[in-house]
Amino acid sequence: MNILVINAGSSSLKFQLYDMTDESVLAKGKVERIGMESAILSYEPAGKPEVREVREILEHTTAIRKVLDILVHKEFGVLKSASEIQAVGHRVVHGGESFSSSVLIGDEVKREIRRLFDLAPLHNPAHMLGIQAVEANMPDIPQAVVFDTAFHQTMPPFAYLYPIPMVLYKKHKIRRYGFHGTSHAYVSERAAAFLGKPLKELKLVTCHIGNGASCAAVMEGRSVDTSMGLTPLEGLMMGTRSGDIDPAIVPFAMSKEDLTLAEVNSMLNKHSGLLAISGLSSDMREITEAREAGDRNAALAFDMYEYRLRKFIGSYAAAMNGIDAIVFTAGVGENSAALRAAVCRNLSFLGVKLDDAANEARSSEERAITTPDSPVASLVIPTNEELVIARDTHQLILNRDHVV
Ligand SMILES: Nc1ncnc2c1ncn2[C@@H]1O[C@H](COP(=O)(O)OP(=O)(O)O)[C@@H](O)[C@H]1O
Ligand SMILES: CC(=O)OP(=O)(O)O
Ligand SMILES: [Mg+2]
Repeated sequence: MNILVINAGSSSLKFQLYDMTDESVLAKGKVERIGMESAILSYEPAGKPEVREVREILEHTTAIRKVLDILVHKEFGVLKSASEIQAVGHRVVHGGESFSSSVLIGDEVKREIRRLFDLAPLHNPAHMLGIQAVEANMPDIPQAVVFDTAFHQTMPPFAYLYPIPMVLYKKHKIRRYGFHGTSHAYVSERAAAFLGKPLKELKLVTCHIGNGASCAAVMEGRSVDTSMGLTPLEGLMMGTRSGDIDPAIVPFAMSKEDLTLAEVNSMLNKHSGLLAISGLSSDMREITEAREAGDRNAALAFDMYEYRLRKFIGSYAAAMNGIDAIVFTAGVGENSAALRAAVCRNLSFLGVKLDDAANEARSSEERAITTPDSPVASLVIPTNEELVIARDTHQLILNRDHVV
């Protein structure tokens, strides 16, 4: 069975085409700058060079059509016809309290994703555009959705409730949901396999640090706490998002700087984090280079990012009354040896013994970066959210009674 996995953003659409007979990736790519005259389609058929096209792509329906066109292209295509795709799986960031597992799309699921637009205004509307774009181009294909929030539905109420009036939870469902759950679940399973222990016996802190960043306390294979909250703004310092701040800063800054709600929202989501402190970039690669070249603001941004992450790891060790391993994943976690080293060196009190050579080694393999006798292991596990989405979609298609 061939499954197309889609992660639709407001102006981008990432895709991977899987052959589920051996879980191989036939092709992958992305469309960026949707809505512009010079949108970019990048496409990598397996084992062949990347193809890039710059062209006008004004909305998601056209983006999907271009993706389908290139998948069946005479020269670059990997399929003879789009009918060789049997199902589509979508990443959906917010599933609220309704979904603790993946589902096939029906009217009820679409209504629920729409109902959650308010809680994930940057993500859910874009996912809906992706779903509708597939419906427009492939009217009869079954589609599944895999929620970022699903894995965290096991958190106990004392972890997911905020200490604010209960009416806000009862009326508006204001609570911690947590995100990146597909990734936290995947790397937890891989970590257990790597350590050769059942997931049921492990206490893990998984750190998904990419553009968005969150960590999770995973005990006996279940998420018991996570750093993102009602929205993907809470918790760790990120590329452009602030993470935790004193909530009183919001009304205070609004009155002092004469900001509207939309402006303060945009400030915290798009103009904060590494970008705000470094004054340079939201990208950890550029921060690290500038820091090494002696840039003080970049060094401060790096130190704040590391310090805030390390405090979360410490608090989750307390939340679970111990910890067996820390897992680093996503763009920063998989690639920044400098960040991992700073975190691990300062966690020696917990029993983390960094192996510098292993940490510095360039590799895209799953690996330990602590010494074999380290009481707490630190692992680098490349995430693969798309594979999980493809697997869930495949399973749902095989037992098709889940349409709601
Ligand atoms: N070699 C590297 N060193 C440090 N950071 C890196 C490196 N490669 C990628 N990154 C970081 O990873 C981030 C992207 O992470 P990724 O998980 O791919 O994000 P997303 O999937 O949310 O778009 C970049 O912004 C950059 O900061
Ligand atoms: C939920 C979230 O923050 O997602 P991303 O990292 O893709 O922005
Ligand atoms: Mg990501």
